[in-house]
Amino acid sequence: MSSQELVNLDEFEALAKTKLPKMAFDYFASGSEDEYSLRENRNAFSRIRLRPRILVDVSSVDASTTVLGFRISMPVMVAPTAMHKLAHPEGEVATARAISAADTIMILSSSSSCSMEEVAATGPGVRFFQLYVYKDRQITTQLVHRAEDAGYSAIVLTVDTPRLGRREADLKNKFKLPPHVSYKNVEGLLNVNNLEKTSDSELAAWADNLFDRSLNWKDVKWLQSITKLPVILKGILTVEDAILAVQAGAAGIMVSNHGARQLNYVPATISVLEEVVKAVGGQVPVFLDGGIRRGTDVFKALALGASGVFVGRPSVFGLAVDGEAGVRKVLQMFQNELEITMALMGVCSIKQICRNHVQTEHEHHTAINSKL
Ligand SMILES: Cc1cc2nc3c(=O)[nH]c(=O)nc-3n(C[C@H](O)[C@H](O)[C@H](O)COP(=O)(O)O)c2cc1C
Ligand SMILES: CCCCC(=O)C(=O)O
Repeated sequence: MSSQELVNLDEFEALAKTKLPKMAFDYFASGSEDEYSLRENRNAFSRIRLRPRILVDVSSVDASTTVLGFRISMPVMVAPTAMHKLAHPEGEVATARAISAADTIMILSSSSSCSMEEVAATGPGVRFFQLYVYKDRQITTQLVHRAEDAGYSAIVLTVDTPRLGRREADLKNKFKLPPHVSYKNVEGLLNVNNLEKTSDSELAAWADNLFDRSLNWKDVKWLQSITKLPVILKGILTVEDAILAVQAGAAGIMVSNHGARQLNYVPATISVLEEVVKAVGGQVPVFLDGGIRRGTDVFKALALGASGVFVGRPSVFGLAVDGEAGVRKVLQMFQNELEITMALMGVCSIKQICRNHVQTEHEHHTAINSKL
């Protein structure tokens, strides 16, 4: 099958599976342990129903929106995912081109296989830099300053990864990077000669040895003290932490469970979104990632209060299937599905999407019980 024949994002995943070595596909696709949260990220979307309004003039539908002051074509942006050269030889450079052509925002992983400067050199585009804090704070500081110099517009601090979750597929495959793929942003900077073999997955051993497990709320202040860029916190799942994030001066919050690759048995992100949004009370934008595969998923997240969503695996699978063109097609698919959903829901602009457009499972049961 060629990528031209694909009609939905699940088919991209299926085709990517046929194209990639097992070790690479499993790394991209899998979640942690027995993957309860991975299934929930999708299943929870299917339990939310839509409440369309009819006889609205939808001859012109505009999905564009603004995120941190940047005008983008749609509220679908690309989450940071590591090691794109495992998917395609051009790696993040191809991904970046496709994302700027689609006029949306890319978050580059600090564990990318093309350097942040190579990605920036692909041309104009709004890009944020995702940060893992290394024990070596000097290197971490350098990364942040390099991101500023290269024109990145925000720092996205990942807060759910003091250690890597147990990804059993990677353990079984004895995950190892092939010789042509490396941690480009820190190549030659970190001392990686005597890494302790803490895991059968080299990726987990990398994180175990080098990531700073002592990372805590004080470090958010530290990060803000070394950069003028807005700092977004990625990986928040509770009201308690959302409130602390606002108090810490976060410029935005990403409700995320890391694509269900970290702690298993955390809830689906879409199921905690609304309580986080309520607690934050509009002080900063709240974004969501995890399991977004359809225009209807995007719509549901916006109706429950997200200012925008991010997709992780879909763009990687697009890249695996057809390089830059594959990522473009994935993003076009989101745009197209979202615009059709908006038209069928009776809304012409993102601002018109509201809470009454969705019914959660809880509301469905309450409605049934009230009739009994
Ligand atoms: C292959 C892969 C690599 C990832 N690498 C990173 C990373 O380097 N930094 C990070 O903060 N999150 C990383 N994530 C998590 C994503 O940013 C995002 O939270 C998740 O993929 C969203 O779920 P989705 O894949 O269902 O869209 C990664 C996810 C995947 C699937
Ligand atoms: C050490 C790189 C970690 C990448 C990552 O966050 C992931 O695979 O989920």
